[in-house]
Amino acid sequence: METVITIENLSKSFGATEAVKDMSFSVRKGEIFGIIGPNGAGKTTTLEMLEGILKPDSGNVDVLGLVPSKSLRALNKRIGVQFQATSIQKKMKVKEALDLFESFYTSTSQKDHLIEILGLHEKMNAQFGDLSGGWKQRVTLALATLHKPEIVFLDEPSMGLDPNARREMWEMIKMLKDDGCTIVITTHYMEEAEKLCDRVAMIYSGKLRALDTPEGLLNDSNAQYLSFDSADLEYDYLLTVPHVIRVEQDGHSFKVFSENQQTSAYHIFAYCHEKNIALKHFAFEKGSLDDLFVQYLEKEKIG
Ligand SMILES: Nc1ncnc2c1ncn2[C@@H]1O[C@H](COP(=O)(O)OP(=O)(O)OP(=O)(O)O)[C@@H](O)[C@H]1O
Repeated sequence: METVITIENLSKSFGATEAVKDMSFSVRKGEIFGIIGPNGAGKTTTLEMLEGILKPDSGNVDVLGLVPSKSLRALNKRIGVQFQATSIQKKMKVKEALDLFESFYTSTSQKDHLIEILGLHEKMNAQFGDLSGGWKQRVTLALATLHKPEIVFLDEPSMGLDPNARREMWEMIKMLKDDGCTIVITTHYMEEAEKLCDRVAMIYSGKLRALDTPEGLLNDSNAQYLSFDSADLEYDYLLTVPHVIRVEQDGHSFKVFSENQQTSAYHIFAYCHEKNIALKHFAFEKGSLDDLFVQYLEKEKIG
């Protein structure tokens, strides 16, 4: 499969803060590639090195065969970067913003196509500052993709959007993919990564922790847990069960994360049998990317 981005051993520090440490991965043509992680994980720093805005301290970046920090002009003709809504003048009309950005590019613009697929007709005469968060994102998405870029970079595109607007944004990103665009997106919404991305790089403290399809990540036993209800089992006991890493309790409901669920389940059953404790709705659950993420963080704390 054709690769459009490759980074190797990439590192970037700001003073004493190591924002990105020895990061390596590649992005395939035509995929939606998610970079996920909590606040301060290094997502934006990674993205900005791919966009050529930041120069890495060490390591290699190849985007469409170019070194971004050295070939910014050539690269900017072929990539699209979504601006923050705050960088567009509030009084500017949507139509004016589209015309202005269109004038930056000499190549053919796909303005009419974007107006169509993003449904911008009805807002063409609205001032940018009067638009809702969802509409602002549609407009900035259009501005980033006017020149039909081969890759588009989206930094937290659904931040602050309500769940409905977020889902609409996903549909629009999928339309860009259907048009043949490769999309690199950062997010800290795990559900977004799960539903939207073809592959996901999970980062924390500047390091790549896992990289796979959402399905592949969820097959990782770290995301899986035992779930059951019990009125008599104690949280503190569950933490002592062999292989258990973390326990979540909500009233009488428990989620028990373990490195070896089979063995942990065996110990819990044996204990309950011995003490005559009732267990209800016992199940081996698959978990979510959120669960996987918290699990990695817990393991890190334990060392
Ligand atoms: N220009 C800068 N000067 C100093 N420190 C910085 C700078 N940019 C980022 N950092 C630090 O580098 C680390 C990674 O930041 P980065 O913005 O890449 O994380 P992020 O994953 O995008 O977080 P968020 O979701 O909060 O945007 C953080 O500790 C941040 O404070």
